[in-house]
Amino acid sequence: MGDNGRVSHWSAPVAAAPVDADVVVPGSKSLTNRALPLAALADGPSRLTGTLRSRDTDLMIGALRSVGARVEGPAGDLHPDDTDLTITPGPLRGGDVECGLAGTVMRFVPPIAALASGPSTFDGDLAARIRPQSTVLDALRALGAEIDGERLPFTVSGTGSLRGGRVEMDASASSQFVSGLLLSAARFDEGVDLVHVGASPVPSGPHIEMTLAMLRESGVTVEQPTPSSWRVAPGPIAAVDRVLEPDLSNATPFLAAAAVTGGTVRVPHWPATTTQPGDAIRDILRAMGASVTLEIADGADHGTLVVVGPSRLSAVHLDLSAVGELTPTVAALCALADGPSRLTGIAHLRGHETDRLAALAAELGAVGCGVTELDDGLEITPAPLRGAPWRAYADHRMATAGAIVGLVVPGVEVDDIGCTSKTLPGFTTMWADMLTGRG
Ligand SMILES: O=C(O)C1=C[C@@H](OP(=O)(O)O)[C@@H](O)[C@H](O)C1
Ligand SMILES: C=C(OP(=O)(O)O)C(=O)O
Repeated sequence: MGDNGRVSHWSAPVAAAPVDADVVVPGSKSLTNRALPLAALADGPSRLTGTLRSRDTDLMIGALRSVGARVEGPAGDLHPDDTDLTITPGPLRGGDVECGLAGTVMRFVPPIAALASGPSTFDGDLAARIRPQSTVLDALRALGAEIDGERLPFTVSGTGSLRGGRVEMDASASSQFVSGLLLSAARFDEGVDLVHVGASPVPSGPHIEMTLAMLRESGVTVEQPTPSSWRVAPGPIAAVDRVLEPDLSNATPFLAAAAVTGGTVRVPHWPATTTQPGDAIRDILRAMGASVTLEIADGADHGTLVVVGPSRLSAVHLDLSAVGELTPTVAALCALADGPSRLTGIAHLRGHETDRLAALAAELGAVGCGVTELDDGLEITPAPLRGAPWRAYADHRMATAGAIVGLVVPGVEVDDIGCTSKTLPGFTTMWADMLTGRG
């Protein structure tokens, strides 16, 4: 099911010709859902430009309003299309937090609620109730918070402050446990001294780098004494006006469209340097045989990424642990490559919006591809593909993976394209525009 119980069936369009399109991608989910809580905890009002408006980011806005922040568009009230926002912090009070299926809301907001003066209740989609959650709640308890529950639904009984200090956690299931604590930690009495103690490293390293970089922009002192420990000093979080980059992970299905049709897709405003994991798609597409160029003026901080697809995609062996978010796009590409591919380092995808390893194995299998689920990834053996129903499991990236396959395989029927609203509400229009060259 998509958001609000809405399910929308979609026959994935086949590309009648190689795509040739410019695709403007809205703001980054991960940047937006860090900028918003940092602004709500800051020492004054902040302005965000290029904010993503989608289910996940609107849930973050709702959560922060519920615990006391003011979030306004240019005209004062907030309209669904407003992307230039002003966030004014207020005294933190308890509220009702709806998390939907957003990992960032589930993991980033409880530490804020622990700082509020009053209880906050958290709930979300049924699928969110089985996503890993207790790590961040246990860490908050160890830092002095009172919390009732282990997973959604749960209640954080804020008392107006949190002691903070040293805490150990096993964050091998999600980098968001680390990011969530670090984002609020400057407001804990003693800051935080956080150590990851799991058997496997924390996944999604670029997302932690993103957290550290944004904290530093906000004037917070944060150190990383070892690869798996972080220290945030107590102190104010400065209000910062930010211009948010486009969501590079959301750009990947469109770039993949160029790759699988032998066409060309150009994405403007591609940052010259970024902490977004989606930037890794450049190397991945190159390894698969595409031509990838970042056209950028001397000294400019962004340019246009141009991807031109090859006549046949090459198979790849990739460790995606740092960029697991890209797996559904990459798996769809691998299903159309010239030989077997292996994607590893992504056991933690079993706790994403759905168990993405099982979901990709099932849906790629249903269209005729050979897929073996590994302990920590997928082995994908291409075969002639045929149309079939494609289940999205309420997962935006499963839905877009179906769209990629459907470009070259007639009859791919995605059961719930509406779930793309999690991070890209305009997906079907953007996809249609790309196919008609109007993108
Ligand atoms: O902090 C973030 O914004 C994210 C971190 C990653 O989570 P995991 O470390 O759980 O994979 C990523 O997959 C998710 O889409 C967004
Ligand atoms: C894993 C993802 O989302 P979330 O932020 O809900 O964890 C994702 O967008 O790929």
